[in-house]
Amino acid sequence: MPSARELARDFIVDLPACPEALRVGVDPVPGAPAPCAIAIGAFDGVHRGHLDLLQRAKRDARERGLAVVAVTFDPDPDEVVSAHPAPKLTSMADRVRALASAGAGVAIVPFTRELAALDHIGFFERVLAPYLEVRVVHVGADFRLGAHGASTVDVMRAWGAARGMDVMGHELLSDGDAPITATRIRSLIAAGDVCAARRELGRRPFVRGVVKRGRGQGTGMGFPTANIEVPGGMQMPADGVYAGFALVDGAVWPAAINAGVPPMFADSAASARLEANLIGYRGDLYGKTVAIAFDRLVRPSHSFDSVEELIAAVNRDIATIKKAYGDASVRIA
Ligand SMILES: Cc1cc2nc3c(=O)[nH]c(=O)nc-3n(C[C@H](O)[C@H](O)[C@H](O)COP(=O)(O)O)c2cc1C
Ligand SMILES: Nc1ncnc2c1ncn2[C@@H]1O[C@H](COP(=O)(O)OP(=O)(O)OP(=O)(O)O)[C@@H](O)[C@H]1O
Repeated sequence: MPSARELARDFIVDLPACPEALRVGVDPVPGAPAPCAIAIGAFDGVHRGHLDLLQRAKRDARERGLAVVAVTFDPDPDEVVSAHPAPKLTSMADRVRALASAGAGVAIVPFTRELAALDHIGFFERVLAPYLEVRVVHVGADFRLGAHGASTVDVMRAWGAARGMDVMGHELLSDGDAPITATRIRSLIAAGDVCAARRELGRRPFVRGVVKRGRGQGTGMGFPTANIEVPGGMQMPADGVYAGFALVDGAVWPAAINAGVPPMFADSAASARLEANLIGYRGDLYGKTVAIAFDRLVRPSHSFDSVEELIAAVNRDIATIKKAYGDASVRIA
């Protein structure tokens, strides 16, 4: 099994004690806003590129004696402005925890159509200024703010220069030839390449959901499976059988996972879209929240000529994963 530290990073529970996120426009306006360096973005996934940006902002803030704050939006702007929002890598709560565990303060700006219509001047002067005295802005070089993305790094820099606010547009961190972006990580996960997604995220991709009753046949087949109902709008991996890890009640178990409706039972409405056998776990999981981190794709999920062949294949999957990771849990919380 991976170490407790690595698994805690995978499931974003490696939090040092951190202050509450500031809710811009919701929390009371402070008497004297703190002078700070900020990084701005949706930060879905809080991937290695985002962490690189935050490190740069932190280094700069330290040199200038400023606080560092990640300014993000709730809901994700894509949910408000896009007709077809992309599935997300992280819930808002996980996003905020990952930003905080990277050592940044977090300010959450409610994202509305009105906010989307503002330009950078309205955003900085009307929205942020009552809460934050922004001395430096760190963003990726391609970052654009405001209506029609008109506020580019150059536009913001020219405006900021007259007000003593620096704007730094950083080259995007790349993996190979392409920049690391949430969009690219989503497509790697959607294609089943959870290993490449892990490399770019800096941790294994995971989803979280509540265990619901399925068709109830797994136990009779010799391998009980937890049917996990993941909230809509989250990025799921390509259909297939995966080796991975399951977090439940603060402990992580090795897991044999089927993602997608089982081809053998595709016509049953009760078939789960995500199910996992937690290797070594004994007990009732119904109603519990379980998070599943994907480690690697083992094989495509397919139809067999008989249920006996399906059972034999699943038992082989479980045996392979048990050989690699054992059948004991690691406590992380
Ligand atoms: C590791 C693993 C591999 C699986 N592989 C397949 C597969 O290749 N084809 C398939 O139709 N179902 C596959 N399944 C799903 C099983 O058919 C399913 O778990 C079983 O029918 C019990 O479903 P139930 O819990 O909804 O009753 C797999 C499940 C697991 C845990
Ligand atoms: N690879 C990267 N290296 C450094 N900074 C990055 C990188 N990717 C994004 N950023 C910056 O991080 C902030 C948050 O970015 P954003 O939320 O747009 O992420 P993204 O990964 O580009 O997402 P998407 O693919 O959904 O557009 C922005 O300032 C953005 O420019």
